[in-house]
Amino acid sequence: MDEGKPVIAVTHVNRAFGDKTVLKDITLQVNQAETFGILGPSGSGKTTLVKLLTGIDEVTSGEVTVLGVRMPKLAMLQQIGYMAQSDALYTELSAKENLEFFAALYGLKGGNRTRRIGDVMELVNLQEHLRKRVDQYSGGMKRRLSLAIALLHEPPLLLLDEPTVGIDPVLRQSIWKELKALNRKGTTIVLTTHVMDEAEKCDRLAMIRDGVLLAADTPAGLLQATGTASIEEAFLCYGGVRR
Ligand SMILES: Nc1ncnc2c1ncn2[C@@H]1O[C@H](COP(=O)(O)OP(=O)(O)OP(=O)(O)O)[C@@H](O)[C@H]1O
Repeated sequence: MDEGKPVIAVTHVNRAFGDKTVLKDITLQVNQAETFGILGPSGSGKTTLVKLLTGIDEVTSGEVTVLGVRMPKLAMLQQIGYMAQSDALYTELSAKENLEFFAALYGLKGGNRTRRIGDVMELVNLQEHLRKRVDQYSGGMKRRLSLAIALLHEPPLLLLDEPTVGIDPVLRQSIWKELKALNRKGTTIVLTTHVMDEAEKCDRLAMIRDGVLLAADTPAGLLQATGTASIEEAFLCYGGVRR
């Protein structure tokens, strides 16, 4: 892709369900190798926005492009690692069978498939549970397996909807370390979060409330704009004052 061209461009996007508009005139861009966080209260439209980026859902008006391609476009799933908020796993199958299913979907074959499955399971610290059926996994283990699946095909873009919910702080830290390492290799990461110390780790943050983009800036920029000392206070400031 062209140097300097955004990986994601969202332009004047509206999304309505019936007569309810849940995303209102959203315009934002995400650059290559950024970690871009989407922050907002429950029901503000974060998941709806992420689904538009994946191509699972379609805008009512406006335009979303990913890597220069107008969404939705099925072929783009090869370029995207998506971790949904509710785990999309086959619970009656083992973790290995789930991984093999998705690996086949992404066209990973032979030794490369085996290597990637080993790598991603190690990353989320589930190597010892590879052959266990997913219905015997805890909630946190299922989140970790979902993240492993999103990383399988080494996509240039990761879209992660609350990736670390239900994951303990030690593992959360190691996952963040890995996400940052992927960033350094050029992977672009968009994630939604409610965890403030995670928000601070993002290169830029979008603050969304009632489907309106209130601000998109670096954590430092948001603190400066709101005159606050922490992202939590900035978030409350944006949440409490209608602009
Ligand atoms: N398919 C749908 N049909 C009707 N309304 C929907 C649909 N999907 C989402 N909504 C509504 O859109 C609004 C935004 O929902 P969304 O899931 O995007 O919020 P969110 O910010 O991700 O919330 P949370 O943090 O709780 O996950 C909510 O009011 C929700 O009820």
